[in-house]
Amino acid sequence: MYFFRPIVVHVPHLSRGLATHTTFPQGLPAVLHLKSGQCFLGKSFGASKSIYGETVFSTSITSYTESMTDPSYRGQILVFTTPLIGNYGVPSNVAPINSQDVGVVLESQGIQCAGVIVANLSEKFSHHKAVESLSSWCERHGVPGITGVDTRAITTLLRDQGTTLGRIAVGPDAALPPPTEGDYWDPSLENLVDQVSTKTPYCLNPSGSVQIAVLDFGVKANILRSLVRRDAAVTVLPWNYDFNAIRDQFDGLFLTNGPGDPAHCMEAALKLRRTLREWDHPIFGICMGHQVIGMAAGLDAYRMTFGNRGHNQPVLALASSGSIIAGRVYVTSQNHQYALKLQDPFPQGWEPFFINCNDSSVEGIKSTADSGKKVWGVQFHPESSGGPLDTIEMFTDFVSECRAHALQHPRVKSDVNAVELGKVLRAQAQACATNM
Ligand SMILES: NC(=O)CC[C@H](N)C(=O)O
Repeated sequence: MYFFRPIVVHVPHLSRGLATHTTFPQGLPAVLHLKSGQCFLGKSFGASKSIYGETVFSTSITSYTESMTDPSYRGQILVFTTPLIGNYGVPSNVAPINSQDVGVVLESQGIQCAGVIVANLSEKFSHHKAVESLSSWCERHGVPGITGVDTRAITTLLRDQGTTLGRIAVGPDAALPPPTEGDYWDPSLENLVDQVSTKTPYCLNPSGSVQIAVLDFGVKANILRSLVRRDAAVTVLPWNYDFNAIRDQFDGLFLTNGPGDPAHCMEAALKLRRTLREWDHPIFGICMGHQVIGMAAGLDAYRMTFGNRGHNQPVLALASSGSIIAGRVYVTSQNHQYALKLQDPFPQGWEPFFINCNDSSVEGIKSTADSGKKVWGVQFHPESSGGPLDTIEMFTDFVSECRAHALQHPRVKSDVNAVELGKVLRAQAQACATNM
């Protein structure tokens, strides 16, 4: 078949020595094995290391640096369908100390995905902010990549058979027989959220004019930036923090994106169920946060065949709310494997907010006007990074609602900020930049 380049053809070359192997003038040979039996041979870049992961594809044309540092890609082998990757290099990830920002330039302190697959790696890069190549960045972070493979063929395959477990085998490992089925590591069986969520609460912009708590399932930095830039004081809490014990100190609650199967976050959904029952403050969730809100509301989440990953996903608004107008289509950034089931009827007090124009999956839910609540969840990423900013004003809507609520219901003075003040993300990014 066209996507199958049997490794056995290449093994004799490998065993005769790489120097004579004209297919790999620069990198070591590397193979992507799929649990379904296919393999793709290319050359290695980044770390010379073999890994397992879940193979997914992204149709995004740009922003490989943002995607690769998005904690929601944890444990995944990311295949880019865009044929040329690396041409604008990688910027320094340490934000200036005096910035009003959240410490990192990219979406977290380091590369989160397990590996990357590209058709053509650009060894040369050109951008005024670039400090290194994609390959050297991957090498510093211990992340392997493969270039020189037909990423469109892999994508066609994944679209047909669904997201598939994979292995990147590099160098001598590339000459070994494929792994057996039992060797493959399935990241969805692990609680990845627990691995990426902050262990300690921390606060950003403590002098902000409205107090927002963020439950961190694996937050993308641009979510924090989007709140801080709207003058919110942001207190980031571990994903399973007992928010109900401290909720009176906040004007609103935000639930972030995060990696893996939302079933691992049921504990947070059950705590949120109580919050929803007893607290009428604004609540907003994105991606994993949206799925947790849905589960708290009584909806089920399911695993999609290949998910949606890219920056051009059209969603239709079914209801108007704040800056969102019913009947309009918004182009959105997405990165998810799971979705909420479209249930008929919807749980009382809830309604669908957005629907995906391509596959009709649920893209958002909201509390109904007569529920007395202000709760929204969206499957897509209004903060983009990368991708379009069509729905960025949802952050303005949320912070404005929190501010309006605070005027009517003054909260008790917050002392949670005393737990740990500081730019935790910047410290982590600095450690990453100097230690690796
Ligand atoms: N970006 C996200 O938050 C992803 C949510 C969840 N891990 C999913 O794949 O559906």
